[in-house]
Amino acid sequence: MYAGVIVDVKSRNTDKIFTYKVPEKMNNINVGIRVAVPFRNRIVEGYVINITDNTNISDKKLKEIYKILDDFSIFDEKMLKLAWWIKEYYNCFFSESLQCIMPAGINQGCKEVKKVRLLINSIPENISDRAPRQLEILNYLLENNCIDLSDLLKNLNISYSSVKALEKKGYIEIFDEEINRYKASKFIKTEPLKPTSEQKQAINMIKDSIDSNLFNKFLLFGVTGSGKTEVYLQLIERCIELGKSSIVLVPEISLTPQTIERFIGRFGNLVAVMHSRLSQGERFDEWRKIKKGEVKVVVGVRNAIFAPFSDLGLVIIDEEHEGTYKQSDLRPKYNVKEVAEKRCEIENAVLVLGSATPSIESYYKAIKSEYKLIKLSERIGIFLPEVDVINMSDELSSGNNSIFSRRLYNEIKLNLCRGEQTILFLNRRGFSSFVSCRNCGYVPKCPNCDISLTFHAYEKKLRCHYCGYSINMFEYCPKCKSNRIRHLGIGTERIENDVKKYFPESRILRMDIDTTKTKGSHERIFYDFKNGKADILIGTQMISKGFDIPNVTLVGVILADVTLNIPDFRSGEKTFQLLTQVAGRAGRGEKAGRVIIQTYEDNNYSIKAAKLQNYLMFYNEEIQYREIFKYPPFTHLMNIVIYGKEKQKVVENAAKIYYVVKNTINKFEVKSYNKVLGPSSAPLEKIKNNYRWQIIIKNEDRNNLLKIADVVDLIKYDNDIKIAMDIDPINML
Ligand SMILES: Nc1ncnc2c1ncn2[C@@H]1O[C@H](COP(=O)(O)OP(=O)(O)OP(=O)(O)O)[C@@H](O)[C@H]1O
Ligand SMILES: [Zn+2]
Ligand SMILES: [Zn+2]
Repeated sequence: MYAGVIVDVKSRNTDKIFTYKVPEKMNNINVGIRVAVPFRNRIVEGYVINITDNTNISDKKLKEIYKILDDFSIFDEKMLKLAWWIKEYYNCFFSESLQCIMPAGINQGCKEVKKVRLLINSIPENISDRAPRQLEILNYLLENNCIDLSDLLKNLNISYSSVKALEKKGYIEIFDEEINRYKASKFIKTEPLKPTSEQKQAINMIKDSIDSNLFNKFLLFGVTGSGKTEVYLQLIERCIELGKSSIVLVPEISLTPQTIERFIGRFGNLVAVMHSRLSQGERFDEWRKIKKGEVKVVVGVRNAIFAPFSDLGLVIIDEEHEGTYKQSDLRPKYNVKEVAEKRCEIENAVLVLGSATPSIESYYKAIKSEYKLIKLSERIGIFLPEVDVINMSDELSSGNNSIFSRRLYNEIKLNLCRGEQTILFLNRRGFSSFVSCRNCGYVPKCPNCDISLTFHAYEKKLRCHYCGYSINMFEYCPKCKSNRIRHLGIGTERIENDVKKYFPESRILRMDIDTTKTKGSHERIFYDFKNGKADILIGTQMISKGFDIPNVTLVGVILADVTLNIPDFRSGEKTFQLLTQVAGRAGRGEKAGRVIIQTYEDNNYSIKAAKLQNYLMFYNEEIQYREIFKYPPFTHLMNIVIYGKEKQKVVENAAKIYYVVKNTINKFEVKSYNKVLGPSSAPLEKIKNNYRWQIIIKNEDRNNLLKIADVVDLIKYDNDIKIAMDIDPINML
């Protein structure tokens, strides 16, 4: 007997099936079993992907499998098919795509997970020179705060002794993981609600496909508060009746105790939850439960799509427009919407994408009948809030220099008097700023790409991060000749400062990356605000979702332009989605809600549509613009990032790749629309001492991009140069 094995060695020339002899005593071996095999003078881990009786390789050349590692198989033929597809579609190694379906923590067995926690707030001064490893650990923990010991050892490639040394000094603590709080708490059982007629229609349509085992795809387009979750719950219930399993995907920030309660409240211990706060051991336990068929529903983030159900009936992707559904940081750079679609196809399951603000791509597919479109247009029990847009250049010309318009100022005052709560939102993200004219609101944009130019202080230039176009920074506005040019760099901290100044009597909370570093701080701020311990909550996009607080009657968007002008062709879409989501936080109780959006660009269609909370109005504008500038869904993009420590080398290698890419495209027989932009410095030009340049390729045919990726993979680069390719990127920074 012979086994085809994929070895866990990530390189191009080991990315193939190796054949091994199966020793007599291992005749219970199967597809999906994890094995240890001899490979180039060492023992490596591998995965069996086929078993045969014959091979045309001579027996003498073949080595024997060394050991079977688990007493169960990790994947079945269907999952294997999915892994194949991921490998091909995202141009990754087979071992990488198999890694996706591998349960986390498999090497640890169950339970007994050691964690490491930081006990200090900053790096002690006496540590730096003598112990670089210890310093590295402390820095890492400053960023991550509390993580699995095994992850720490693996990620930093360090020894246990350096961790132990830090514990002795009292800087960190090694402890046993507490039990998962979601499991620990009790939930009140809920019963299905009587569906509204809209909900009933949606449920019936989708149920038909579930009942008849048909692979079908639905886009559930339902305004905020229209009862999408209740639709999901009743569909899952149907699956359970039929003996089928369901997967529900939610974005990380929506996976709050409130969300989890809704699923566990209905289905109790038939539900498993998968989120990043679980320890490796706990994740493995959940995986085993799913594998054994003890649960029927998985609620989780992106990678829950790989839950090892053998009887999958339904996949739900809530808030389908969220960027976190794409794995942008790790290989394979998969989009879980596509993976889910493939998995449903393989398993004859039903896919439901839900959103109040569908992504342009998904809505386009719905219009082209690739998805069946189902609408829920009525809110249940509450009204949409009233939205007003304030033009900030009018404020300025009336002599108001503050970050609050007179209107917003008055409304905040009013809320403080009435004892009602206010949310102030600003999506300030940490990268180099764009400039705008304070007088007329003019923001310089690239004539080729129609995205805003980014200011580079050291060369005093404004650059396009797609194509490299640049102009000199100006002193006077090219449009109105005013000299009041400003750099938009205000953040949430500045707002907190100003709120204190203008409203000294108010109690303030702030929620952003800086205030939520420690474990549990996110929940603490949320519950403090919910329980009325503050009047004003200031925050970034973290507060745009899942906040259902009846006493919040006012939402102020400090400056919508921040999102509007990030250098990304999706900035208009992101702005509309964010504004609609934050607006949805106001007036969820009995009292009506008001939303005030401050901007210099009150004529922008994203803002106009957000004011009217009219998705279709936004979509109809945006889709035209996508077509004219040839952006998705009309083309596919590929982002190639070239990075390394030496700027000169990065630039040279980027030029080399550009040349090869151009040549490859010229050789394509069938000509489709294509464009190669760059090489130019990436919007985040330098990360961790690496200079980053990028080339963006647009093509109508995704297969062409795969071909280009193959060619780029073969180029010989200078030693310290690295390449990261992303097809259909969501994040282009
Ligand atoms: N058929 C129904 N009868 C009565 N109340 C309902 C019904 N369906 C949903 N609700 C209630 O309406 C509220 C909004 O529903 P739900 O949270 O499911 O909406 P949603 O579309 O998922 O909202 P969002 O997109 O804002 O998260 C909830 O409090 C829910 O309990
Ligand atoms: Zn450009
Ligand atoms: Zn101007």
